[in-house]
Amino acid sequence: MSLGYVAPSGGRAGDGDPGAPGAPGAPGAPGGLGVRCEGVVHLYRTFEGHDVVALQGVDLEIDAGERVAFLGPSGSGKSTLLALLGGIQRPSAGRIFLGDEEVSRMGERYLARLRARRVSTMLQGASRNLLTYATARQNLGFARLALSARERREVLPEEELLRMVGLAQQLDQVVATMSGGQRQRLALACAASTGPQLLLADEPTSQLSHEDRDHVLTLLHRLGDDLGTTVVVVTHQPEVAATFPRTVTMKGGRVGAEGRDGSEYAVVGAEGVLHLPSHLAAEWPAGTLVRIEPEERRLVVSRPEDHS
Ligand SMILES: Nc1ncnc2c1ncn2[C@@H]1O[C@H](COP(=O)(O)OP(=O)(O)OP(=O)(O)O)[C@@H](O)[C@H]1O
Repeated sequence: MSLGYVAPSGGRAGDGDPGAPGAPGAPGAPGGLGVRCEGVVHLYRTFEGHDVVALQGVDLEIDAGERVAFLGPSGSGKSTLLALLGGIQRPSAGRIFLGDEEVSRMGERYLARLRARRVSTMLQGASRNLLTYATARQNLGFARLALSARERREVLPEEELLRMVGLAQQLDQVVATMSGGQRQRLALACAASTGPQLLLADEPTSQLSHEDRDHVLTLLHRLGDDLGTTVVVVTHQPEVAATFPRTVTMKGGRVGAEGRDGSEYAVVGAEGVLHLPSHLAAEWPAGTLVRIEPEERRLVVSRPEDHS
């Protein structure tokens, strides 16, 4: 069965409504929503008044309909980048585009409607995404509150969504009585329930059994197959990342490496900065002198002693 979201043919134009034709993620726009980051920097101010640099110049483009897994060590900025792409936080500097529109130029109301209808974000920690005193059915209803009556008829029924994530028996169960894994799958079902054009999920499979993890991956990839949804996940699990055609590895608040169809590539960053792949970074610590020479279509990196 398809995830089903049939784009309505009508709609209001030019009224600042993110549901209007031509607006980012408008119903009727084919496929998913692309995103672009240009020199994105993000700082957090701690209670003590210190600034923590979470992102320090991220340049990244994700095409409409792409499926991407963000990898990287703890603290490298994955969750921050995901929250910025979802319009939950705004960058301290740099520009983020959803489709052709820059997030910083969107008004609060516009952005809120976009997030409620076309850009879904599942945050890390399932309960942050749910009303814990309500049932699964009520949470799904709440997630779809901003859809029009017609749109609601066109998205997948609650029962079917829950069946896809292995929660068919939990339809009328109160979230507070669910296990962590059940909450996590419900949080993803809620995020997917509007048939979004961009779905961002932070660690959607972290606490799950292999069987439940597969349910979640099936749902994520079905969204891409059936609706052309752009899907971005944060994960620490290589076997989850391996199901995505593209991986982006964050290092120290920047894009350090990318994987395409199983091959790993270093990424040349702003001002020509290049991160070493992790297995070499351990062998060639910071401060190591290297020579970089172009050789036909390759760059050869060597240590001075390699020449002696
Ligand atoms: N609310 C906050 N206040 C202060 N610093 C923060 C806050 N959130 C994140 N940070 C800091 O920003 C940096 C990036 O954090 P972020 O959570 O984005 O990384 P991450 O790669 O997602 O880590 P993890 O894999 O552990 O979730 C870290 O140094 C983190 O300590």
